Amino acid sequence: MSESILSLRGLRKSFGDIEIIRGVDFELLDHERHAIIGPNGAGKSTLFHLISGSLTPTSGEIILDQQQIGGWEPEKINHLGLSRSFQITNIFPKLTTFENVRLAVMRSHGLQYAFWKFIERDVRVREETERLLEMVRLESRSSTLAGEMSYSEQRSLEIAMTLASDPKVILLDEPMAGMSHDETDYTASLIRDVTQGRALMIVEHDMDVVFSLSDRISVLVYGEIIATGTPEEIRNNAKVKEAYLGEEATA
Ligand SMILES: Nc1ncnc2c1ncn2[C@@H]1O[C@H](COP(=O)(O)OP(=O)(O)OP(=O)(O)O)[C@@H](O)[C@H]1O
Repeated sequence: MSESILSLRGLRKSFGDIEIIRGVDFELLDHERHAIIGPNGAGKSTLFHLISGSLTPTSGEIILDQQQIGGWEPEKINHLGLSRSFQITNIFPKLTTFENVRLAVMRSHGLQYAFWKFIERDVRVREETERLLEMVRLESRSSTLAGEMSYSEQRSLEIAMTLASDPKVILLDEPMAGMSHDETDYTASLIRDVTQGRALMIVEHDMDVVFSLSDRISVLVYGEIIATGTPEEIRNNAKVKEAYLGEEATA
């Protein structure tokens, strides 16, 4: 049985009088791919904001690698081994693909912009950048401006940047949003490759991707997890069918 690398215990978040996350208990196991699904407005993004440090919990605990990280700064959480990509692409369109990844590598090594001119000489940064580009199959696009690449290539670039800190836990927020069927297939296989040996938590609306990629799935409805299980267990769970997936998911 794998160890838990990320635990949420009695996690709650309110905005004013409205409680959006309503007592979530959750375990992300080391090396598992775990999807969070649920209807619009269920609180999936809020959950990601809490875990990655963009929001502070109202109460409850977030344990990453045995440390209570609830309310920590995003950067500190990142240094402890958790990296997140966003729904909105986070790249610099006027820099090349190589420069974008190099920036992420530099950040992960804590290098400042002032050191930029010395970076060309820093073989370690260059090699790491090349390794990441290869990992996301973008070596041939190294000198292309990021803003000139296709949408799915930009998402691959963003995944490379997410991997730059060599995280133990990766959070991906709707990585397939806005993609064609082929782009979705391609990106799903890329995510499968690059998350080998890491723990992945993914929010995604494309159920084909969710059910084929995940080891386990948790269903969040109105701020509460109503079920966690293997894709098969979730597909056959009566409560989930009623609250979210509907009868067609079993067809
Ligand atoms: N900063 C905020 N202040 C007030 N309400 C907020 C804030 N952030 C989110 N909410 C509310 O919390 C609820 C959950 O939003 P959230 O974006 O987490 O849902 P979601 O499950 O990610 O939805 P979607 O699938 O549509 O992305 C929504 O009703 C939203 O309006």
